[in-house]
Amino acid sequence: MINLSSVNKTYKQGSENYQVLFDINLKIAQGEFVAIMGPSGSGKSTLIDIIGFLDQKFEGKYTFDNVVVSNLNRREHAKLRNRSVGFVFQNFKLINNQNVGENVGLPLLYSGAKRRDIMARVNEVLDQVGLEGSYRKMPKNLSGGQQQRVAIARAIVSKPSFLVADEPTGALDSATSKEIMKLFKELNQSGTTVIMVTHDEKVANQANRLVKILDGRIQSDSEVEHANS
Ligand SMILES: Nc1ncnc2c1ncn2[C@@H]1O[C@H](COP(=O)(O)OP(=O)(O)OP(=O)(O)O)[C@@H](O)[C@H]1O
Repeated sequence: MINLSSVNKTYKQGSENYQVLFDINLKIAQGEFVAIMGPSGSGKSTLIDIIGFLDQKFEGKYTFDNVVVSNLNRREHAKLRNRSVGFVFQNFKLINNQNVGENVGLPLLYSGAKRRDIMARVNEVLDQVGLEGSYRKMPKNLSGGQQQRVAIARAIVSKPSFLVADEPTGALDSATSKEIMKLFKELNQSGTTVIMVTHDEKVANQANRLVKILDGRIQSDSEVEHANS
């Protein structure tokens, strides 16, 4: 599904060039659960911005399904993003003056779906993330873990091809992190591809594959062994 080949990324700062990613070769198949780990500044966000079609300015080749992403114009690139990726962030990024249902339904509203269809689909995904009956609640009245569930519901509402989650448990206590990771695992087991950036080894070890980044390079890429318990 995702195939990055010899990808390099350089930021221009004034007259200086500053290379952040070096020769990235990475294939991710549909259904995988991949954790991307590395120290601060190693290039994780830069990499997932490219993978998630947020950043098109890179060298090398990115093929998604059979589309050469690097050849798309800006509009086609944005269209591919809206159709294919769901994003989950550390700080949830909910709209505080809209209720839970409106937040979750927003991507469907943007894509022109009918109000009645939106409501039905929103209730379906709220059930899926364990927030049944929460349509009319306001985000500020929910716990951090519940707000992240709302954000996950919003990320999956359009049935994207894959989820990109940037430190999704970074703002949560350890018990709540566990619950959120359980939800990601369930989503993955029901077929959603998950690509997750994390600093936390415990979180990374829940994935099925661990890609370690150091100084803009892939340092290791291996399957995660899960102890039988
Ligand atoms: N827009 C930008 N312009 C210039 N340099 C940038 C820009 N964005 C990121 N960088 C630099 O690129 C490097 C990699 O940043 P990136 O955010 O990808 O790292 P990260 O591994 O995600 O870090 P963190 O874990 O702290 O989020 C850093 O040195 C950062 O300062």
